[in-house]
Amino acid sequence: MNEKKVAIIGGGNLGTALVEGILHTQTMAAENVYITRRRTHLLDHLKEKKVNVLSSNVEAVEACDIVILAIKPYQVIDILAEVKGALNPDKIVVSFVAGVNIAELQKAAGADIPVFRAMPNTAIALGESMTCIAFDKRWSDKQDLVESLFKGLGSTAIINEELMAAATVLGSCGIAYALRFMRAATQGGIEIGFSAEMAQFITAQTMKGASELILRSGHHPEREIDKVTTPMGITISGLNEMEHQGFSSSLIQGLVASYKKIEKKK
Ligand SMILES: NC(=O)C1=CN([C@@H]2O[C@H](COP(=O)(O)OP(=O)(O)OC[C@H]3O[C@@H](n4cnc5c(N)ncnc54)[C@H](O)[C@@H]3O)[C@@H](O)[C@H]2O)C=CC1
Ligand SMILES: O=C(O)[C@@H]1CCC=N1
Repeated sequence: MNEKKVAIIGGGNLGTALVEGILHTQTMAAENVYITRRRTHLLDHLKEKKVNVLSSNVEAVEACDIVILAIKPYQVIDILAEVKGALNPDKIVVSFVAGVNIAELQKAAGADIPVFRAMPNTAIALGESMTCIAFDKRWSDKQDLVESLFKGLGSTAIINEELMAAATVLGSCGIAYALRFMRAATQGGIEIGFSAEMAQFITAQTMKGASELILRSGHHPEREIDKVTTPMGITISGLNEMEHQGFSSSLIQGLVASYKKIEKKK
């Protein structure tokens, strides 16, 4: 990525998280990063770090090799039409937009423009994203470049486009689901005696530890759970009560509801 310049169209939650991640991980120099938003003063904190903050999408696209679309789904086709004149086959368009498929993006960008979809999550701000990437095999020669950007910002997986909606739910919405677990566990922790701060700290570090146990071993979660559940012990009583109350079922139903929402938008 050393020589490349990246334009992020849409400096909102995910666009700014990406820039923060690039700076945090030093994946790229700030001078090579461009970000746009209509009210540019809201990105002054990035400008102070030498990131190029612009209100013109066309200027940002003209200046850069990789164009990342981080605007709302209903805006993406109009914005591609706006910047189309500044695109050429040496540039790559990468869309973060949920629920808008490659065929629609390709049509709006032009048939000769390399188009990718990437679905990160907001942990990209810390270089800890899970980013799923999909593309038409016509653009395989650009895969390494696109992947190298996101590999510097967490883990990546190349998937078929048909799984992009599922990736959005599991990986991107997943941050919110996990944090709801964290909030609920923290509230429980307060009820059984901890201050809010201490309950949150204990919960967050415990979730981090649980994730690492699985990521590093590849074990099924239940194998690690078995190590915690002493027979006739405390953990199993709690787990079974959670299941009586529909814990796993409610999580799965929530995931499916999010998935149906994306499918309905298509
Ligand atoms: N927030 C998340 O965790 C994730 C979001 N996504 C996708 O990323 C996209 C952006 O999501 P968020 O950042 O959450 O939305 P957001 O609403 O926070 O960001 C969109 C930004 O675009 C700016 N904008 C609006 N019109 C513009 C224009 N004409 N030119 C330049 N910028 C303009 C807005 O001011 C706003 O800051 C969406 O399509 C969403 O589906 C995908 C994965 C995760
Ligand atoms: O909620 C949304 O629509 C976006 C897509 C994935 C995360 N946030």
